[in-house]
Formats: sequence, C-alpha cells, structure tokens
Amino acid sequence: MNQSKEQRILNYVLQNAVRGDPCSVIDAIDTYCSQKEWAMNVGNEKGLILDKTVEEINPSVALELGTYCGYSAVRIARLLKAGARLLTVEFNPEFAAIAKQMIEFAGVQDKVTLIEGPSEEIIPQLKKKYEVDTLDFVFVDHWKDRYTPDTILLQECSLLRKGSVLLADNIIVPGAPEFVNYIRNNPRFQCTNYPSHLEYMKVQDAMEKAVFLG
Ligand SMILES: O=c1[nH]cnc2c(O)c(F)c(-c3ccc(F)cc3)cc12
Ligand SMILES: [Mg+2]
Repeated sequence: MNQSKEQRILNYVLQNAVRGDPCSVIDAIDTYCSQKEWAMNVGNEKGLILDKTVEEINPSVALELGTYCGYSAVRIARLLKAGARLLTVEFNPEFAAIAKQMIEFAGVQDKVTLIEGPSEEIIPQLKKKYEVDTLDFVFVDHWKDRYTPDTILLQECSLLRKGSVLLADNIIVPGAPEFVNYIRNNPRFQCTNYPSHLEYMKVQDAMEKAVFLG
C-alpha cells in the first residue's frame, strides 16, 4: 500500500531528528517540506509569529484547532511552562495517528492532549470531559469554513475570558474572508494582522490575532 505524504514526513523525522528534542523535530519537518514535499504545516516564518504570541501569553491552557502532523503542537508545547497543557483537535484519523507519533517522538506528550473528532463536537465537551475552565490561547488552523462558527461556539461555551487570545492562520491563503469580517467588526475582539508568507512558498499570507475583551 502506498505511503501517504504525512507518513513520509514522519519517517523523515524519525530518521533525521533527535528523539526528545522538539526543535530537531520542527527543523526536520521544515527541511523535508521545503526541499521534498510541500505540506500545510504553519512553517518557520509564521511559526515565529506563533512562538512570540505563545511566549507573550505564557498560557496555562491552550487549544489548537487543526493538528495535522503535529508540527505546531510541538512548536507550542515546547514553549509551555511546567504544568501547562495544550489540547489539540484533529478531524482526520490518519493525520491524528501521525501527529500522535510526532508528538511522542518530540517528547512533549505529557503536555499535549490530542483529541480526534470534529471541532464542533469537541469544543462543547472541553469543560466537562477535558476539565477546561477557560482557554488562555487558541491557535485556529483547521478548515477556513469552521473559523467563524467555532469562534462563536467557543464564546457560547464560555471558554473565553477577558484577555483570551486567538491566533488564526491562513488569513490570505487559502483565506478566511468571512472570519476576518466577523472578527474585525466584532466589538468584543481587538484584532491585529501579521503579514507573512505561505509556508515554504514566496506567496503572501497572514495571521490574525484577536484578543477577547470579555
Ligand atoms: O486546510 C488547511 N488547514 C490549515 N492550514 C492550512 C494551510 O496552512 C495551508 F497553507 C493550506 C493550503 C492548501 C493548499 C494551497 F494551495 C494553499 C494553502 C491549507 C490549510
Ligand atoms: Mg495553516
């Protein structure tokens, strides 16, 4: 049976990165995806914006929507303080299986809870089933058509508090115009745009930061 691209990425990491070293895992994925096969990891340029946002917030509880191969889960988890945790949601079972192995190889599994399923089903379970009170940080990187409904759902489930920060990927490519319109015209969010480039490409992209004002 032919291997998937995601399996090839994982194999490259297993053979070229250092077990327990998250930075070597991040670098190996970026090397493979810039030289061999493009893949939709946030990448190193937008990854630095993600890093700075996580360091600024120093979240105790973070949520990621869209795990994919686990690249940004490893990026976020490596920056979390002792006792802090990341919950990451992935709809695609094949991607979730790859991400689980990626997160374990990087040695950040104690900080990361990988949840397989649709975000619209998982978000309403976070308080009771996953013992979340409120979220300090949310990385929105799943399907563009879910950005707005899931942001509304987070509010409806009282998962955001004054100062909770959302960071959304792919504002330009593939683009999330309905989300941008929603969030920038919503008085309960303070928005900042971060121009950047599409991962591994010389194509314009951007991230949007949105602070919930309560
Ligand atoms: O579906 C996505 N979910 C999350 N992140 C993505 C991404 O960063 C992409 F670049 C892209 C992308 C895919 C194909 C293209 F031609 C351009 C961007 C897609 C996603
Ligand atoms: Mg993305």
